[in-house]
Amino acid sequence: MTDVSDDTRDAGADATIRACLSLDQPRSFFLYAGAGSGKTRSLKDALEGLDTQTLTTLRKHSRKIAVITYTNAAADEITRRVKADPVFQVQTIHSFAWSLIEGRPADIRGWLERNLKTEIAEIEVAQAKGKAGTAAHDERLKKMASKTKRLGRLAEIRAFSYAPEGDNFGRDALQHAEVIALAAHFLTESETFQNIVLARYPFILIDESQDTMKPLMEALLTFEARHRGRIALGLLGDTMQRIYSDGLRDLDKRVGDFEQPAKQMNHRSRARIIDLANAIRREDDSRQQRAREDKPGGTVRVFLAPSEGTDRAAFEAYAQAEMARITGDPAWQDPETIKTLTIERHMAAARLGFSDLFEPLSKAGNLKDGFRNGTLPAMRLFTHRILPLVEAHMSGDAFTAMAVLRDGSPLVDKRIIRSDRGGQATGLDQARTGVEALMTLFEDGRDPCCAEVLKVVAEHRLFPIPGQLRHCLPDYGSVAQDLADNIDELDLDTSEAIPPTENNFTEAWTQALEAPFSQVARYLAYVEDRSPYGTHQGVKGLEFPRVMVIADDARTRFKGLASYETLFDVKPLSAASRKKADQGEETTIERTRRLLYVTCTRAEDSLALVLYSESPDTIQEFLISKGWMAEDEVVMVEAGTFDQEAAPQS
Ligand SMILES: Nc1ncnc2c1ncn2[C@@H]1O[C@H](COP(=O)(O)OP(=O)(O)OP(=O)(O)O)[C@@H](O)[C@H]1O
Repeated sequence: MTDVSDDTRDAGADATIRACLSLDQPRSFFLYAGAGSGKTRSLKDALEGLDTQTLTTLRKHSRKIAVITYTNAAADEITRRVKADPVFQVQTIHSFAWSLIEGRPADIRGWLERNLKTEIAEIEVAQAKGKAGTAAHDERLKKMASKTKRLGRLAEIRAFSYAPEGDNFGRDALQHAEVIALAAHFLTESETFQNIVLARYPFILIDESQDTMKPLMEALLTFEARHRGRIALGLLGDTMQRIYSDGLRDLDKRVGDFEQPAKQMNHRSRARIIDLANAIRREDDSRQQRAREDKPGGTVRVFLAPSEGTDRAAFEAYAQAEMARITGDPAWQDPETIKTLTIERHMAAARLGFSDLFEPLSKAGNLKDGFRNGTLPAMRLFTHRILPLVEAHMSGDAFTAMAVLRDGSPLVDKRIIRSDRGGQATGLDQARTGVEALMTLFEDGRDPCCAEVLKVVAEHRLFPIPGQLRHCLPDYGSVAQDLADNIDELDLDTSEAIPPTENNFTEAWTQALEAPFSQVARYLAYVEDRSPYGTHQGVKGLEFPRVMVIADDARTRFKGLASYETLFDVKPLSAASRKKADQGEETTIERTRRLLYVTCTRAEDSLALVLYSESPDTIQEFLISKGWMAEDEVVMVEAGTFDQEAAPQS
């Protein structure tokens, strides 16, 4: 008998996956295993391990292996692993759905027409029942008008547009949910479409499948069942890590006919963290994991404080100092080497100090997605043009400053110079004067507000001003027009097809522009994931040596997201939730428990849970009686120690 080691204990699962990925006899599988069990690693290994003959056959017939990841970062990582071989089509679910439907404008138009008509009819019914004069009534009127307008314009659209990331504006743009619904519709309803997909992809592999949008997952399961034996649908996932309500709740029960390789190891975390994860999970599906022998020990601590009156910054600094002392790991004192997880981004924004920028923009309807993921064009003027220019100047790096201008300023754009709107010297001189004016704002260590910065950039035409910001510049007038003419001519237009009547955008921007410019750099570090902060939801699939999870219901705005107070018995489930639970629907308790499982299992060596509660005693009692924590793992501080008034001003 061969020796079984931690490295090879789950090797059978990988062998099963390899066998499923056969062109002659493709078989679907569901690798359902806990956190850190190496699901993503199995996926990469399976792709790398495909034999040459399979790959040659695929290339010969222009077939591809679809690999769907949850984030772009994960897609990039897998692409790197497979050396960007085009036989692997690695992308997020939205890009994948779009790649399926993109070339079918007539079908899209037909679907949209039917869908819009249905939606309008539904609103009409609701309108007939509702009372006139209410906000809901007015809202419905607006919706009906906009849908009717869109319906009327459908015939004019030759090609639909869609950006899988960020905001989709403009009359030909499709929304995220529409792209998912369209792909799902064609996959189940159109035989031609199904045959195209079968011809193109012998294998469709989906990582983090527990969070794949329900309609598309349902459609893929139906499609797979109809064509079983002709395609392998490979799902990797963990229902305990489903963090969005979009995912198919009972995915594990829907794949009875699939191969179901199992894994028992957790390769990521030290034993104590796995024990906690097992305890949390025991309340759910009772799947348990085993630690690696070479990863014993590990530290877990809970820090409890009253939600009322506690100075968060002081208490969290204390928790970090305690963690450094307990673990003997000084890195706990360095904010850069800890990953702090908050449930909502505004909490991270407050801790990182860019709330003035964050608050107005993250609320503004269609702006918020682009702002939150860093793709909002108007914000990119600050993050990708002005900030690098200012930073380069401050550090005396003339070369980089020039490169930033060459990259984005029409004043030094060769094409403008060629278009005879001024000689090279003039453009460069103008740019120099503009940059000087810009830099005077920062003299003597001043931190100007973004509005001041924008004004100088616009006056000196340093960079094109995106449409949304033009409305915040009352004097922009002729200068803007002149510049916009140039830009349009050069196909550099940065407007986002937003009608000037979008007052709420202008209002949001006007407020945000009051933020000090220094907040732009903090915002950028956050969206580029260079900051020590992340959200519970954003750290899927990732791992960090030291993790600090912050649970702060009192400061959570979207109450439907999670409730630690309910999970820990401080607050009872509402009557409505109990009723839902009786009908088999999931409760806040389950949702919060899953989030806690995901966050705790990101930690490799040590984990601090910082909990703010109306009743810290109740939480302590819960944690100890359930066996989640030992008594000496719960740190309660004396009342008053971290009172907001008592704490020194930061
Ligand atoms: N067989 C193995 N031997 C050693 N290390 C492994 C093995 N499998 C996975 N790992 C390591 O364990 C960690 C977790 O692996 P991976 O991210 O693939 O797990 P996962 O199941 O996708 O995790 P999660 O569901 O929590 O996101 C990674 O650092 C990976 O390199």
